[in-house]
Amino acid sequence: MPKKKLLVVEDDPGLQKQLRWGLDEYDVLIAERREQALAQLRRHQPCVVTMDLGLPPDPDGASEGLALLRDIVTAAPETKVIVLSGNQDRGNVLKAVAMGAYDFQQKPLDADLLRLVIQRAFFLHGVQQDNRRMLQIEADSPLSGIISRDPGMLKMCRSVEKVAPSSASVMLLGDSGCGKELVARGLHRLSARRERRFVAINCAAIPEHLLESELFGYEKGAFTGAARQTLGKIELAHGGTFFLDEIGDMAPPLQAKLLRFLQERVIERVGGRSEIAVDVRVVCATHRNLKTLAEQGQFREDLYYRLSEIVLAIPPLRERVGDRVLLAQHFKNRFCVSEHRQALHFRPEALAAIDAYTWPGNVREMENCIKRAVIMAEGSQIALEDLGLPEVEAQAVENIDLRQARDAAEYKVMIKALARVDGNILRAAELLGVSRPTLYDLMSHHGIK
Ligand SMILES: Nc1ncnc2c1ncn2[C@@H]1O[C@H](COP(=O)(O)OP(=O)(O)OP(=O)(O)O)[C@@H](O)[C@H]1O
Repeated sequence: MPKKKLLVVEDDPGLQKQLRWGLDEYDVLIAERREQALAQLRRHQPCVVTMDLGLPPDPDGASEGLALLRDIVTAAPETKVIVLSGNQDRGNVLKAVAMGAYDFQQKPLDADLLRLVIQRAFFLHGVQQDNRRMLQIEADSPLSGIISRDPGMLKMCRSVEKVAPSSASVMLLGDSGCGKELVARGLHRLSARRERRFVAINCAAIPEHLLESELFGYEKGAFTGAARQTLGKIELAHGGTFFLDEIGDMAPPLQAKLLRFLQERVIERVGGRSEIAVDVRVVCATHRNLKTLAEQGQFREDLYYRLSEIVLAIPPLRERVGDRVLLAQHFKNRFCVSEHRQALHFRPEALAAIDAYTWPGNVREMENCIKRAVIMAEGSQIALEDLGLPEVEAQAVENIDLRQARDAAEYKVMIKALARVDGNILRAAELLGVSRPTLYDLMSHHGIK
């Protein structure tokens, strides 16, 4: 992990040396004058700046320092500027704080206090960056509530937008916890049925003998305990969207009844005699391979074709490039609010572990993991132990074509780096250990915009 950059604007060589030595956990950049400081700011984009107000050509006044502060606040308002001032500068310090300086320290400097203030400034900057990035991603979110920057997911979301206004039955394929219900809700929200109900049922969670009455409803006296007429979920979804989760777990007799509904668009309540017309858009989901089940005779082929007019596959989290860190930040921000915790941020080892883990339980596992971490974290940081992740497994190397493997790895690591630094080319190049022009070349080679 490269050191964080700290810009020190100071014309006194003795103080320059003192700060450089005292703050060696940072990559300290030194500038003596305003133009030099602005050049360093543009080039290195440090998150935190310490500055003396008395800079040449006005070392005894504050005009240069205040002008520099104004320039920094305009050019990079998120930068945290800490003003280092002499005792007699009180008026100018107040002016600086009013102009947007983050904090001030009086000379002679107390090294421990200054280190603490700088640490807080970096921390606050990190939290604000995270929040800004999340707000931007949520605003850019392809479907509301779906957080992703992975090309495969974005493609899937575009398909959802195209399919949503149609009347086609949609089948969502994807591993458990990868967001099938979220996508189904997205389909509903983007359809003309959005004002009506979205009703979901999980076929695997309801015992077989109860599923029929849950789906189709029942008349009073239809069976022992049927004290009054009860509408089924399909009927409740009239005018809206009906979402059948884990459809692969439905027993054959019910499959036949569901097929009849899809063909005729009428239902009969259990114990009832009349047919009731119901208008719903059917979306179903499964983590099982229905086509294989159909071939093996465990799932009706005719039902399979009725349900799968459009099939959308949702990639598992392990295949989404850059999404792990992104989703972790999203859930962290969300749970900090819901658990009434002050803003937390991830320690670098925690983020690296999140990125390396394969998340077999997909987004749901990540959601639970981050909730736990937010609850367990002590202080202002989420440590590796707070995540409670199993030891990160070594990844199996599948590709033995060296050029292809190299290309794929290059692409993956670039997307990850860009996602980590919110698309900032300079910082991504630093993370990757290449120059900016090289990164531009690589991006154009891989078609990354
Ligand atoms: N891309 C995403 N962005 C934000 N939150 C997500 C995303 N994908 C899933 N989630 C959240 O993860 C959790 C699990 O998602 P969901 O219930 O939609 O998965 P599922 O595939 O339907 O799961 P199952 O197969 O177990 O029914 C939900 O809380 C959902 O809001």
